[in-house]
Amino acid sequence: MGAMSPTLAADEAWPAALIAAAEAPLTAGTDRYMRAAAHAVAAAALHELGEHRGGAAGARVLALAGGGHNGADTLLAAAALARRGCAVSAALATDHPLPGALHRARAAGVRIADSPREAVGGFLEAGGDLVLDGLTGIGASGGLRPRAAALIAPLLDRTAGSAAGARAGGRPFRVLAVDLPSGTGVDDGTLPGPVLPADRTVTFTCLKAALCLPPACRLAGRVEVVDLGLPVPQGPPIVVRPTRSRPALPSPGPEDHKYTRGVVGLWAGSESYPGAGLLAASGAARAGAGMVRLHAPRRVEDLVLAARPEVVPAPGRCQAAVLGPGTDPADAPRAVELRTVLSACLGEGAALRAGAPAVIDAGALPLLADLVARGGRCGPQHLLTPHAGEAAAVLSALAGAGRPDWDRTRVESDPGRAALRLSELTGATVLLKGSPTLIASPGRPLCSVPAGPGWAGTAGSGDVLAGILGALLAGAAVAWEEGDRAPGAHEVVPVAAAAVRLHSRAGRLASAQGGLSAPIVAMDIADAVPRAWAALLAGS
Ligand SMILES: NC(=O)C1=CN([C@@H]2O[C@H](COP(=O)(O)OP(=O)(O)OC[C@H]3O[C@@H](n4cnc5c(N)ncnc54)[C@H](O)[C@@H]3O)[C@@H](O)[C@H]2O)[C@@H](O)CC1
Ligand SMILES: Nc1ncnc2c1ncn2[C@@H]1O[C@H](COP(=O)(O)OP(=O)(O)O)[C@@H](O)[C@H]1O
Repeated sequence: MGAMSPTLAADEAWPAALIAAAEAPLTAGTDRYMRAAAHAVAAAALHELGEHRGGAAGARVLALAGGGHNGADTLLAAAALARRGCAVSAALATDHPLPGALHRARAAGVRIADSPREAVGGFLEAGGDLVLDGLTGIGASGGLRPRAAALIAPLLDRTAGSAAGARAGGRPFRVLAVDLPSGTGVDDGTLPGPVLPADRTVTFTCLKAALCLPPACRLAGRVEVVDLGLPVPQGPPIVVRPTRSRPALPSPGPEDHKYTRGVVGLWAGSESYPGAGLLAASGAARAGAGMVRLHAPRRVEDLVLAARPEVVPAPGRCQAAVLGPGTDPADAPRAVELRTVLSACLGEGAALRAGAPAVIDAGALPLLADLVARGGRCGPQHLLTPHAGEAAAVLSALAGAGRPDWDRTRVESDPGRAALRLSELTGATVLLKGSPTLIASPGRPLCSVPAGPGWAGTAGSGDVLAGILGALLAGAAVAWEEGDRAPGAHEVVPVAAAAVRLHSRAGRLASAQGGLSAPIVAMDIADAVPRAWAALLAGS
């Protein structure tokens, strides 16, 4: 182990097996790291208790502990809290807790319950303040076993929502998860069984996939990654979550003009959904497109030009196409037009530069399966932007009749897998919308980008995102064209991630009202993009 090996990766997750293998040479035969982990958990617990009830003295704490090191961390944290004056009970889900940790907890005054289930009941009856969830950590597989599940069941009953859709908040106690909420799919973010939603998670060394991939990550609360001095695994992560790095946003200089900034060709809007044309055009214009060329029915053109006179309703060269926001799949001539442009982007026609970058959204997505079945293949510069229902429809269409099906529920319960599969089948970069939004590209780690507030999930919000994506892709494509080359996934994913971050931040800024969050409409998001741009550039 070199002296310079990193010991903290706050934006990246590796598989549990690699994390365990990287730690093993250092953790064997010492409890030093467990004590450091417990110290961090206790500090976070004290912070939660301070927020929840103004202090730790006399607070009622329930420690749920399993038989692994995660349970041992939790028992040691329980001991630290008992020493700070908390009334701490421990409910064990095992007959074999790590003996050293159990002994230290008992010695510090932690009550080890003879009947763990009664201890949980007693905590609830007494109006307990804080639960430490240390049932399982990265050593777990599958859903919680019955003994552990029985301990969280009464606590779940006091948590808003159904077991699968349960959310922290609105309950009389706080939950602090140790390393990850027990029962989550450690490496895939699925929910194989019940999980107690956490208000906060203290995790060690690096993120875990369960903390970045939905649906599990929505049950983690605020996530804090703590440096224990243990090495980060080597090799590529499985998930990256870009939140701190400054995104790659262009900054035009004196030599730039509208063509060097990138022209977006926009095929959006229809008689049925005219507003989508305006929202996508606004997203593109606000996100710095040098020019937006609109291809749309007359009604849409009129609407767009009345609000955005800078949009050009004439054909011409463009660096990136945005296809499908608000287009009507039932409009046959329009479908032919979209198919022609899409084929050109996939390298089969002359309407657009072969292999040109494209955002393939909404009404353009149903055209894809047929093109792929005829031998068409996307590249990483082709961005599919489905929501869960659209992803299910495209996956099913690609699988063909009579093959195992994806439906919306399956995509929502394992969106990481769905995005990767769609990317494998098409060769495209897949941006699966939702909170968080996932970006999958062949041969790359999944990228998980936090979405804006729930208010950003409003009609037309995705149209604005498609426009933003088009502008950033067109800007980047100027350099790719100059080099006469198709970009690699490693170049496209950061552009897509930057667009999602802009959209999320714009949604957050637009909905912020005096420290609280209020309803917004999609155009508010487009209007807030310049402020979001400045905030991201400033690194705030
Ligand atoms: N090794 C060390 O010194 C360190 C370990 N750390 C902690 O240790 C954890 C990993 O420890 P372990 O490898 O012991 O693994 P865990 O503590 O995650 O889990 C293994 C235990 O859980 C049980 N288990 C597995 N699947 C289960 C399920 N579905 N339902 C109920 N119980 C289940 C196993 O029988 C075993 O008792 C990390 O998550 C982290 O919290 C950290 O403290 C860093 C230092
Ligand atoms: N709960 C949520 N929190 C934050 N953003 C969300 C949420 N739900 C959806 N979004 C975002 O809102 C947008 C909705 O896009 P989409 O479903 O295509 O809607 P539309 O077709 O009406 O534009 C996406 O960017 C998505 O990530």
